[in-house]
Amino acid sequence: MITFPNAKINLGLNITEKRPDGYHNLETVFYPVPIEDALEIHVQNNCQLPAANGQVQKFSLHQAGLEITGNAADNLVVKAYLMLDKVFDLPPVDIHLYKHIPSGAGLGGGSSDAAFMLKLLNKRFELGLTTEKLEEYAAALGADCAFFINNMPTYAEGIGNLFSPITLSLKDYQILLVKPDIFVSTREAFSLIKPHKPEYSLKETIALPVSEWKERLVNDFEASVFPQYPAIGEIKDELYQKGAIYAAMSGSGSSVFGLFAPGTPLPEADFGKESFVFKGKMI
Ligand SMILES: C[C@@](CO)(OP(=O)(O)O)[C@H](O)COP(=O)(O)OP(=O)(O)OC[C@H]1O[C@@H](n2ccc(N)nc2=O)[C@H](O)[C@@H]1O
Ligand SMILES: Nc1ncnc2c1ncn2[C@@H]1O[C@H](COP(=O)(O)OP(=O)(O)O)[C@@H](O)[C@H]1O
Repeated sequence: MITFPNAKINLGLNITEKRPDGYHNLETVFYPVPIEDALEIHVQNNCQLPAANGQVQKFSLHQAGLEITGNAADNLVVKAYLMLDKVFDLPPVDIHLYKHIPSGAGLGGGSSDAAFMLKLLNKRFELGLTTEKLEEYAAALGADCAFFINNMPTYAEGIGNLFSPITLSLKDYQILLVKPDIFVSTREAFSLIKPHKPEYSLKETIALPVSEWKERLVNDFEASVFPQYPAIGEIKDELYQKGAIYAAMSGSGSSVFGLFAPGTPLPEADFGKESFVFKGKMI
């Protein structure tokens, strides 16, 4: 069985408070974008694979496409499998993951893979998990992971895990997204932030026409990430120069997206051969 985990972008991201547990309270709008990995599971009926420590391992992970740092055991799709295996004693599986979504991009690729793995296992093995229960499992795997269970435009607050649906459609807008060859660590990006209350209400701003977002919709990570990596800020400037109606960094970076008017041709631009570039229509 195969599924296609998609990426997200953040529309506005206000980091409002540092919490006693070290995490930060924030508010943001998550919006799905059609950049997709491919994730497949095959049930291995009688095959349990010996692991390095001599114990039986019930999964094997085959990866292709873009590289992911870390061991197989650290991969969020494996963590998602092991989480449900603990409760449901699942059959052994072969996992095939083809990465198109760049990592360290603020696109939530790892979180999406994990959430889609939970949904895939739920369906394949008829586990009967409700959306709420799937969100609960997902939240334990990453702050933004639960968003990908419903995968609809969402206002998020708390540590990015308390959701309310919003009415927002960017369908027919076009997106040009650039991820330079720069890895921004989410943890480090948070450590450089001075939390503060936003000047404009995010919920009110997002209800305005996209053409009014430029002056009001802010990603607080830009203030700390752009001085450290000026090349990322330059991409945002270039997207505006090329006619974007709204441009911003997504999450903690390093990808930057521009939204362009429906029906207009997307500009040609050279962001260097090391950059990942996606052009498409919003969903
Ligand atoms: C802040 C966002 C906005 O979209 O950044 P991006 O990952 O998209 O860039 C996400 O919510 C991130 O979610 P996610 O990437 O799942 O974060 P986690 O793995 O849970 O946390 C990574 C690290 O970031 C810090 N962290 C994360 C979330 C939060 N609200 N406060 C924090 O301080 C913590 O130091 C944590 O150890
Ligand atoms: N399936 C996965 N895909 C991508 N990254 C993963 C995955 N599983 C674990 N990771 C780890 O998560 C880190 C963050 O990746 P990702 O969630 O894609 O980026 P971001 O948090 O910037 O949106 C990566 O550096 C990688 O080590």
